[in-house]
Amino acid sequence: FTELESDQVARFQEYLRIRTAHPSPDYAGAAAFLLPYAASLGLRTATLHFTPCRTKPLLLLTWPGSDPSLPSVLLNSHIDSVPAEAERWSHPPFAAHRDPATGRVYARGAQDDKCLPVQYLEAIRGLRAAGFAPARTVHISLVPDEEIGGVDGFEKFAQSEEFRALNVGFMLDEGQASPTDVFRVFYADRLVWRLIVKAAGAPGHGSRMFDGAAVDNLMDCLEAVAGFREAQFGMVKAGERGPGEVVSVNPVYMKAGIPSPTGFVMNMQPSEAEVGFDLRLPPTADIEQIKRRLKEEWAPAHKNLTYELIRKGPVTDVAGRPIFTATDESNPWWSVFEQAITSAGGKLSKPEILSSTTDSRFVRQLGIPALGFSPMSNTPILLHDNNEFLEDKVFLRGIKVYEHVIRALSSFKA
Ligand SMILES: CSCC[C@H](NC=O)C(=O)O
Ligand SMILES: [Zn+2]
Ligand SMILES: [Zn+2]
Repeated sequence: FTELESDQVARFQEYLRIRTAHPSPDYAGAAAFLLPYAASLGLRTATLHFTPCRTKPLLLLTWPGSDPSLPSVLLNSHIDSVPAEAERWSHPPFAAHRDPATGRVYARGAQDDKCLPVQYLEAIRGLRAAGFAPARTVHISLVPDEEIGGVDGFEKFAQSEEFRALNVGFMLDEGQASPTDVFRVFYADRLVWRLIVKAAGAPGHGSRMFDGAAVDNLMDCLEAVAGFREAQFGMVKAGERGPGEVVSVNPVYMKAGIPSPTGFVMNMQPSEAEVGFDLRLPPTADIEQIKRRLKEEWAPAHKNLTYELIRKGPVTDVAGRPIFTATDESNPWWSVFEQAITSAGGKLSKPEILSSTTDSRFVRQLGIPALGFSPMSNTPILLHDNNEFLEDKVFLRGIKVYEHVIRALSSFKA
């Protein structure tokens, strides 16, 4: 590695060592790292707050373009991470240990998505050093709370006067690692719903066999859902659909039983039981059809089942259309992006729907095009997993890719 490259990896490690994992992300620590870093590159910096407590800063870094009348380019990244079960990791999740044999940097957030701001900033360093000056203004947003739904983060930001004033024409946000040597790109996120099913039933002695116990009723629900899930998953396994192109419904918690000082009472059948599902739909899926299925097959009232279906985030854009970004001639940003990847010597996969959900949806909802992209090829998908890592060479290549991408997007004249 050159001295610059070693420094770049070191800066990545330094950011990873700041504990921005939930449930108590160190946003102040992240700001204390990122703001002076951006300022040292000559970027303008600002800190926005969308909560009265002011403990969830949203950082805005700006590289002014020569033609401020053109819509700007926004590069987004969330500051927060999901928690890590340290005991189950081979290296401590906040040490950002670099394995000298493989170059892997192990840390929570290495892929999701703390590589991004360092890559954005180092790409800007490279472009400045090459004497490049953008026509369009380039903004970087570093936002809190993506992992918990973005309510006090991008959701409020997207609705703010400050966001409107940025006049964003196009946004790049996080994507996902690619196990092959093509880069993946995402034009939509799935829609998130929470489904809670509650069963009521007759209580009784643990030894008695009878129909209509609460857990028995809940098991009918789980079985019906499992059948649907198998069918959807089957299409993914068969390669007929991508993981973002089906409906997923996964049980994430179950609640039942009568607590006792040592655990649960073992010889009583409870009169209530509950299960929560994470439910995700492709942007064009028909929620009415799911609602019918829920009422008739998954949680029918005659089995003493009741349910709550809670929508998380928007389902249509401001024009009432499904939320996705076009990846054809109708979206000139798409071809600019695609060509930039080619000029960087990279190959792009067929655009996909992301199976999880990102802050991009709040921007697409406004009718502004946004793509999910994290330049991590030949990398196993480890977001939210144990031993999350990113190889130093892959990280450094990403900086070069962003140099091409930022150059192209910020020069693009419609
Ligand atoms: C309710 S929005 C949740 C957003 C979250 N994002 C990353 O994991 C997700 O579960 O996909
Ligand atoms: Zn993420
Ligand atoms: Zn995540």
